[in-house]
Amino acid sequence: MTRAELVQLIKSRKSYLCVGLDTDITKIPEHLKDKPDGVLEFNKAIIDATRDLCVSYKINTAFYEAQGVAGWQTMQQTVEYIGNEHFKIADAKRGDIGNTSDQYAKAFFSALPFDSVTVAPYMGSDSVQPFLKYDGKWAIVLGLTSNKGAADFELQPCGEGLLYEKVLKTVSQWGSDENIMFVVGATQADSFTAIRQIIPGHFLLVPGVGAQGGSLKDISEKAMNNDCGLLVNVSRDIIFASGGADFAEAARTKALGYQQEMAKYLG
Ligand SMILES: O=C(O)c1cc(=O)[nH]c(=O)n1[C@@H]1O[C@H](COP(=O)(O)O)[C@@H](O)[C@H]1O
Repeated sequence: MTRAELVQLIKSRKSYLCVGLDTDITKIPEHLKDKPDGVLEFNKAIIDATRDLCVSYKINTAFYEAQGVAGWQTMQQTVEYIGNEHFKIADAKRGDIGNTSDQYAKAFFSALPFDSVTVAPYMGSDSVQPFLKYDGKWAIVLGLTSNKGAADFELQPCGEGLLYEKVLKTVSQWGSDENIMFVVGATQADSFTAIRQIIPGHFLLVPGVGAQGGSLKDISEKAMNNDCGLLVNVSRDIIFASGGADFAEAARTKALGYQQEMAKYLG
């Protein structure tokens, strides 16, 4: 999906919501646990209930890989079920020497129909470049993450700024705002203004709203750009809004709340 197509979706749905399919098999409702593929049924119901309210789905591959071959099949069926009207993110946090990253890119962009993959920048340019060779596909590179451990490396001094600032400055030179996005945690609101000074035009994938306590209002006020430039991910707060048979309705109610707030910020 191109940037222009993504921006058009945001405008038409009045939403920059990304629903995170972090489908923990132990948390799906009891009546689905006995089904041959309860996770797939759960995902389909969540997708059906939220399609018109979001512009993106993020599949965190860990929750699928943990189930072995069956989980990988569930992931494939889920991403195919989403279709082509949403920006599909494989949250796999990959990145390796060039010829290995080539294979990761093939896995998510050719074998599976994802639009983007989350990538760790630690190994440098040759580890990220393979994800930039596909038209209409994106590398979403970790910038300043939402977790406590962001302080261990990302927020450490490096040259004239902080390490994550160096990452944003350097990685943005490897491609363009048509094929690179950056991950910035919603819990890092104090840094949004500084981040927008370094990368005013790039899209940001912002996780950490909901279960991690980040504020949609703060992000939207401080980091939205002319094209919106934001995909705000919410996983647990939407998909596990209810643990009962009404889980899909409860997910829709939550997603609707986020979408209506987003429509306000989009103006
Ligand atoms: O790359 C990510 O998506 C990510 C980066 C980050 O800094 N923090 C973060 O929480 N995430 C992911 O975003 C999702 C957040 O989930 P919830 O906290 O349940 O909304 C999970 O899939 C995390 O792996």
